[in-house]
Amino acid sequence: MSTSQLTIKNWKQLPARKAMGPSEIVTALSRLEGWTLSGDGAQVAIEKSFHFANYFETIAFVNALALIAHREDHHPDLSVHYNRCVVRLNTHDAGGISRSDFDCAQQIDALLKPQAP
Ligand SMILES: C[C@H](O)[C@H](O)[C@H]1CNC2=NC(N)=NC(=O)C2=N1
Repeated sequence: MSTSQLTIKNWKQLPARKAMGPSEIVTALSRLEGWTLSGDGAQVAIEKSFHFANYFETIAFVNALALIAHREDHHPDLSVHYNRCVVRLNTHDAGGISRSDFDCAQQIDALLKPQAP
């Protein structure tokens, strides 16, 4: 891996973190699998539970997710258990859910998709 892959994207290239409205959120949520809405007001979030065979796999997932969080400068709340991890995405800067939450959700899901040979 090159060091540039570990560098936070140029902030000017990062999307504006604007809170999305309810209908935008519902549409974006319908394009993802297994993500649900939780909380309300400024605490509203999208969340998903990821299940693994054991602790080692769970932590490997957490480490891969940390790379996405660092690159995107967007940091989900994690609840880490022996064989599952609950990921909760909210944009505190915007006091709601923003495009960054959905971008990260998509990249996190992609970690677990089978890769083409
Ligand atoms: C200064 C820095 O870019 C901001 O505080 C970023 C960092 N990571 C973040 N992560 C999340 N989940 N929400 C944010 O609003 C947020 N803001």
